[in-house]
Amino acid sequence: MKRPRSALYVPGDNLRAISRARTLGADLLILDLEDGVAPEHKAQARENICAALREGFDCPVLVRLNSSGTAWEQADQQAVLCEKPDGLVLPKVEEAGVPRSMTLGLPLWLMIETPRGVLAAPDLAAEQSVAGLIVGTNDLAHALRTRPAPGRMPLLHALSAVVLAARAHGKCVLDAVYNDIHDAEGFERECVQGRDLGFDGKTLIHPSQVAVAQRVYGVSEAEVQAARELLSAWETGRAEGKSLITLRGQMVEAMHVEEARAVLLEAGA
Ligand SMILES: CC(C)(COP(=O)(O)OP(=O)(O)OC[C@H]1O[C@@H](n2cnc3c(N)ncnc32)[C@H](O)[C@@H]1OP(=O)(O)O)[C@@H](O)C(=O)NCCC(=O)NCCSC(=O)C[C@H](O)C(=O)O
Ligand SMILES: [Mg+2]
Repeated sequence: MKRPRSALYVPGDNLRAISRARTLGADLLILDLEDGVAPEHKAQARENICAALREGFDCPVLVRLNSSGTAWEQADQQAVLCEKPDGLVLPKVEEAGVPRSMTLGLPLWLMIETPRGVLAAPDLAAEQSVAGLIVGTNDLAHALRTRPAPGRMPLLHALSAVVLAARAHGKCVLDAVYNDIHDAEGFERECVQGRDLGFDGKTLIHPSQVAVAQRVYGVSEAEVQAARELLSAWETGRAEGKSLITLRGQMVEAMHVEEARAVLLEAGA
């Protein structure tokens, strides 16, 4: 699966949203059976998700199950066995050694959203069946008893710890959701911050958030131009026998060249 810049949660009990999700151009959909679905709607949500998976999607689709040990565990697993999604999202994971029965042989995306989960993130990211980590800051902030603060200051340590764990094991890592669907500016600011922190993409809750996440986490034309310029300067420098070069006063080393090549590759340039 390509690095998802945007991953939209879609409540499994909301048929309208499931239908709408097909049209939004998100890189990844997460059909939800967990916190986005009230207990009395879980059975209907499982049925809807089965039917939607049978119909198929144009983009990769994950299903978020209820936690291991809940009353819904067995029924959730049966539901995703009927028509397998591209992976499973397991919420509130806290220790390595995810039970084999939970994996169903599918790639796993583990939600890091408790203090113990953050501390276990390096071991969780190391597991072979794990494709990615997803931060859940609603649960995490609740468990940590932090208060909302500008720039997510109280959560920065945890956010970076999760990125560090994912990167150490070559796994994908997605930032948490932004709850205020009417605050477009705040949302974009948080996307930029997440990208600066090293996240691959952002999880989303509303259609209005898709395009912004795609843009902020995507490769811009300016980045393509800068990458081309850097590669050209590097090749000239190397031809002149230099081990490293400067470009606009900035030192350029081999890893910057690697980054520039990755930018062009991702942009298909
Ligand atoms: C947040 C919402 C409840 C807002 O709903 P609503 O007021 O109905 O939104 P709109 O009227 O603006 O909707 C316009 C149309 O867009 C469709 N829609 C809305 N949301 C989605 C979506 N997520 N995916 C697909 N389509 C969506 C509506 O159906 C309208 O369509 P139409 O009628 O055809 O015009 C709502 O957006 C929502 O439920 N969002 C998802 C919430 C969710 O999934 N929450 C759980 C996951 S986040 C989480 O758990 C965090 C994590 O675990 C943590 O701990 O942090
Ligand atoms: Mg959560």
